[in-house]
Amino acid sequence: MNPLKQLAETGQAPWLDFVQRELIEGGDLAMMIKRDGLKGVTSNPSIFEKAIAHAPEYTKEFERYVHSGDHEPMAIYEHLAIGDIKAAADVLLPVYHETKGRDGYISLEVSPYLALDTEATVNEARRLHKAVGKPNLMVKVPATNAGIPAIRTLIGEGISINVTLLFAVPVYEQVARAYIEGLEHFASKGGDISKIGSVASFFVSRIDNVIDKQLQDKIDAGGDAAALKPLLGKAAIANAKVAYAAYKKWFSGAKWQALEAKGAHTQRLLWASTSVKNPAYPDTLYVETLIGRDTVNTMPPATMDAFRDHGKATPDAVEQDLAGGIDILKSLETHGISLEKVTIDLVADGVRQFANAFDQLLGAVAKKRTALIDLNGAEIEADAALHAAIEKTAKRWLAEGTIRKLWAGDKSVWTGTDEDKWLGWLTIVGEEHTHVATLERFAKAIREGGFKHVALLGMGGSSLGPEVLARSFGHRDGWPEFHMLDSTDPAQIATLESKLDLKTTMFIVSSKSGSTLEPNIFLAYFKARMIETVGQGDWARHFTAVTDPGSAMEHVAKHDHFAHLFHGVKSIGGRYSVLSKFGLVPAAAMGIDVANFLALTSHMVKSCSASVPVDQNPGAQLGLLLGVAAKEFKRDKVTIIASPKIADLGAWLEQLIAESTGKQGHGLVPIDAEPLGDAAVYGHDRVFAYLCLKGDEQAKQAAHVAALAKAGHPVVRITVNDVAQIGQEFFRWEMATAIAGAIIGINPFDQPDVEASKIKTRALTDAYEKGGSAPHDEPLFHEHGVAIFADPKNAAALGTHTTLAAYLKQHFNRADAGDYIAILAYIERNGSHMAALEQIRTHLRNTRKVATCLGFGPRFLHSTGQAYKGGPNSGVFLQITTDDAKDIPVPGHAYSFSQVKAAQAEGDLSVLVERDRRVIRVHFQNVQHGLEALHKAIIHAYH
Ligand SMILES: O=P(O)(O)OC[C@H]1O[C@](O)(CO)[C@@H](O)[C@@H]1O
Ligand SMILES: O=C[C@H](O)[C@H](O)COP(=O)(O)O
Repeated sequence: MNPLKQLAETGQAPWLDFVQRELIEGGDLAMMIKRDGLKGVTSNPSIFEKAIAHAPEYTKEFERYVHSGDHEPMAIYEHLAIGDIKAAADVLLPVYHETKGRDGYISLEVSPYLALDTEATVNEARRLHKAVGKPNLMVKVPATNAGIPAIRTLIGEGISINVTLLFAVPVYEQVARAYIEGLEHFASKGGDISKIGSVASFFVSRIDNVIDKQLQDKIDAGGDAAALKPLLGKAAIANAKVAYAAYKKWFSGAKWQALEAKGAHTQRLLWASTSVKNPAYPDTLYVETLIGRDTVNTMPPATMDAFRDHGKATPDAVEQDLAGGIDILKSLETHGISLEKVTIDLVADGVRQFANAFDQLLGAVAKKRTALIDLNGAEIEADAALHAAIEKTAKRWLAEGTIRKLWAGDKSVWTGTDEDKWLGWLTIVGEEHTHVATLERFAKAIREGGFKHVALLGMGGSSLGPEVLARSFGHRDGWPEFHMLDSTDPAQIATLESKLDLKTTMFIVSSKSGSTLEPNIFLAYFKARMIETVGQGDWARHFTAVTDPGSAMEHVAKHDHFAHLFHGVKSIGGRYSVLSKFGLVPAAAMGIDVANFLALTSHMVKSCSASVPVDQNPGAQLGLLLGVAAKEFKRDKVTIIASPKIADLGAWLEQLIAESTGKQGHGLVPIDAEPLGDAAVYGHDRVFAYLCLKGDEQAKQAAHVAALAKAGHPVVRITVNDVAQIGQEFFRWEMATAIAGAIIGINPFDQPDVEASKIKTRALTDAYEKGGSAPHDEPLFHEHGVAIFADPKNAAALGTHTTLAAYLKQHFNRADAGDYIAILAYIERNGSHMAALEQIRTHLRNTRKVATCLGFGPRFLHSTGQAYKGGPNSGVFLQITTDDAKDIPVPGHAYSFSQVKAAQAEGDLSVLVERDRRVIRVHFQNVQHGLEALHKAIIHAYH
């Protein structure tokens, strides 16, 4: 007779420690029930890893499921695993019925990531129980300190449990108690306890594996071989014998009989880990020796085959020589081997092993998923040292589950301040999906309302994202033209106004806080202009507000009956807000298909999700590169090279990176729109990010990037498959920045140093309001309408010279390797000014061989300004101010736009000085002449 079948006569149920789709669908499982008397099946994360990651039969369903909607890897795994579990449960159901709920179970393990969290384990077990929805499911819960109370709770709710990772008899006793207490609880609520099944999975071979090694080490070290050798391969079985004796004690006596009378089943011991790990042992060792009444042995296929082939079913084998078993365990202690320590370590090790298997499984699922979806690609090229350092951090992050912690809102990922309150951006894409209809209605109203222009008034995070969308998607036929104002420069305001036909313009005033000075005074100005144009009764029809709930801007919009009012989400900071209404409202007004945009963006969100291990997680990969390169290799200048059609991403990235990381003397300095140069002009302080839109490739850029990589600079090449997938980059970089911030050790969600210059600016504008005037400083030097100003310390560092060129040379010579030069220009941001400053910047870069930045004030104050003031003190700054040819009054205030701009420049400068920055100011009487004179002087200084 088939020895497996004989097990039934001994009172032991053979279960199969294996699941795979083919086994179920191909009929083998049903056949084994018949042929072998198989009575149940167990699975674990390693088993599913082997199945889903490697077996071909999952491919079809995998593809079908991925194409049926956007699912993150955890959901895909669960879909496939639960599919198998349900199918196996159906095959086993007749056994369940025949044995009256004693056997016929299939087990599914809760996520090993939750093994140390009671509440999460309980919730997960409930969820799986419900998702599978079969009476013969056993949810596997580990016998960790956190798991045991979960077991009691779950049994108390009538959920069948397979207790896994059991190694120690004292722990088993706690488990048995938890089971009995759970039953009592369920019975006290009127539950039918006969419907509850439970097994306590005692792991066998793993114990011998560890103890044998310790014994062998002692033998090898010259220990008493005669006494030690006979103990090899004995510990696990001895331990199991003691456990079985404990089982008999727990499930007898009056207390138990009372439960039994209500139909309770004993919680049988299930021998798990029964494949021999040492090939020198008989392959049926952990089956033959452990046969006992009311037990289960779950065998992997090879062990089952071996037992079927040549196993001997000796009844009650496990009860033989209990005293001998106890002696073996005592002997081990005498020889200094602590079974207690071994079993404690094995639990921790078991959790880790299953977590590793889960990581591998989810990694494999993520990889397969990526191949099936439209996801922008990224490739990192770095030298061996940087690579190794990234790997090391990645391993630590994986082992500590840091990505999961990040998604769970654990602020200890960063500085433990209040980062948990600023994580709304993680889930906003899914949430906004549910608001698409509102956005579509808004788009319709804009289109059908006859609006030909949409002008966004806002700063930093409220404006840079919409600008990227407008420039990258381009003007869409039949939709309004998009404009944006983020400057107090009067010429800039006039230029914008000259492009608008106010009668057909919709203004979108965007401010999360609602209290930012600029959008408020832009609103004051254009409201007045609109009233002049369309009259008091009609002006508000031309205004839409996007602001956080409860802000002063919301109050204004409601009070003045703006045409539309949209809310941001308070837990999302400005620079992380582009995928919320702050980006989506302007996007809808421009005619962008918001639903499609969000759907494509969602691919990246899910690719960066908690269930995607670091090595497959695009946000983590980029974040680790940026963080590790800066922290360990002083490569803190993130140089952005973008193909022309998506070039504006650079300005958005600047704010995200600089404002998020540049603080407390640390951080990344973004370098955007710096003209390309030979590899020789770059120092060793850079990381290059090359973002290229498919079809927009430029041979020159590609060759340049290849040369940089060849020269040993770290390069990340990102391919944006289609402009509609630009949202994927928003999310990838948000995640990467948050992760880089964690590595650098700062809070990536605050901007402590922006406020400092706002306070100074406010003091100056308040002085104007009270009828005061600007403070008057004496220049150090002036020449041809260009004057130089510096505070005493910077002035002393410059010395005295006779030409503008000499002053500038002295100043810029202060920039050494690893430093950067930033030009901060409070002038109109237009093509000719940008070109002029670009030439100056390039010349400085080529001659000083340092990274260069260019910011227009006050725009950069809400962006890179944070890093300049709060980041590393490696900047050498040139502030540019100018007399404005024409000024514009701010309605309702005593000051003008020009005065506001001057106050902003002054406030900025004094904070830079306060922070001991190397900074001077040049002031132009006339901007055009001034730029020319500056250019000449720089050329002269460095020829
Ligand atoms: O949307 P708000 O509140 O007007 O803020 C605009 C910008 O100002 C800042 O708060 C910095 O000044 C940025 O973080 C933000 O994007
Ligand atoms: O429930 C079954 C266990 O997860 C399995 O038997 C563990 O076996 P292993 O120690 O061979 O991994």
